[in-house]
Amino acid sequence: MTDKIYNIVAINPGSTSTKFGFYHNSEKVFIENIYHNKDELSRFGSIQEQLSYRRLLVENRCECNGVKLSEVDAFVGRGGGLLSSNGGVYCITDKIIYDCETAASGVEHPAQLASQIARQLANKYGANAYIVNPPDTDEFQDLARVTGIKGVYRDSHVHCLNQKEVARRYCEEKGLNYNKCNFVVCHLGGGVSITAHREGQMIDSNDNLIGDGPMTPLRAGTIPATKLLDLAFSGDYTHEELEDIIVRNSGLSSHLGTSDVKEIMRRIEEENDEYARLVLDAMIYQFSKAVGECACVLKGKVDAILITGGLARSEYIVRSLKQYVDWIAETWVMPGEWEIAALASGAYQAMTGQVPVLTYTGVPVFRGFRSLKYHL
Ligand SMILES: Nc1ncnc2c1ncn2[C@@H]1O[C@H](COP(=O)(O)OP(=O)(O)OP(=O)(O)O)[C@@H](O)[C@H]1O
Ligand SMILES: CCCC(=O)O
Repeated sequence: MTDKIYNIVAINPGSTSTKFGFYHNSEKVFIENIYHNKDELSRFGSIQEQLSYRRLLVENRCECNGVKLSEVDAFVGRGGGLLSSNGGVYCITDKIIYDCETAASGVEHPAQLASQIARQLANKYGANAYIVNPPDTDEFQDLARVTGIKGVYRDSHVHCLNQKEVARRYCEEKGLNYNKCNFVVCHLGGGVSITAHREGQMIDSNDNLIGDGPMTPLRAGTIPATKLLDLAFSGDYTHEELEDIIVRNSGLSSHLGTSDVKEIMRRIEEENDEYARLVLDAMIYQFSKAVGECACVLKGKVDAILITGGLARSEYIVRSLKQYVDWIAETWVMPGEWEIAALASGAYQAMTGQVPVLTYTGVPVFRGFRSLKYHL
């Protein structure tokens, strides 16, 4: 390792904000979160059309904060829009840019702008360009993919960047090797992914984006299939409306009219709101069932249960969840999300040779089971 200090700009565009951070090696210099109101973004016809706007924002705000862009060693973005790939640090190639521009994953999300912004800035200022553990990461074992209907498979939609960073930090603190440990990592935020990590691979998880697993402050989680069919064919909803409910407008918000857990706790504590308590407790109960599933997937060999995300700031949620699961393994709580730090740290580790720099192939990691003997 050298004494060189690497200057790193990490970029994470979200639905309502563009977050970016400036790092020396993996030490934060600053993080800035630029909020976009609806009107600001609604003048763009598509997410892709927001590219120049968001890139200029990052560039200008970096300069305003005193970052000498010509001295930046790496621009690193979150990724997104890609075909499924293994976790890790990837150099941003033309293939990545093409797949992001065309949202090859089939899901349009502002995250797909991250690699494009990173690459444009890296080209302009002569730096490296990376993405780290993109949301398109798929490390599922085959067993996790099969459903009860042939041809319908489960996909990996995990808060991979944050989950792997939390696991990495736990290992750093305890002197462990992530690739030799088993964890259940619970990302508890507006969306929830509860994931079995086996020796460095995220082998199974719920898929909250398609209505699978626990309900969340905003999402439905698993709904009994034929009851969902009844809703779908009731004539009361279009396909888009029902999808919007499942992914963005259900969970705590459906029951209680708010997804704000602090407000829900206020109702419980100050107004003795019994229904609010029932619904909040049910959500935590569902989290615990998902942890139990992961523990079984790991055959009981769980080194720790790591709890992160905005909901991990709630003492009530953490305490209640621990009561269900702490017989399985030690629990470790790291509230909030660590995505910008994870990006910077990934770029730093790549530039210092601590992790390999991977090349995105554009060949999805899962292509069905046709190659298996006796598959009809
Ligand atoms: N201090 C707190 N106490 C209780 N609940 C909190 C606290 N801070 C945040 N939350 C709750 O955490 C949830 C939001 O979590 P988070 O900010 O991780 O979500 P997000 O970033 O919007 O979504 P995602 O995590 O899926 O990317 C909300 O329900 C919010 O009320
Ligand atoms: C990759 C993000 C997963 C989610 O939002 O549920």
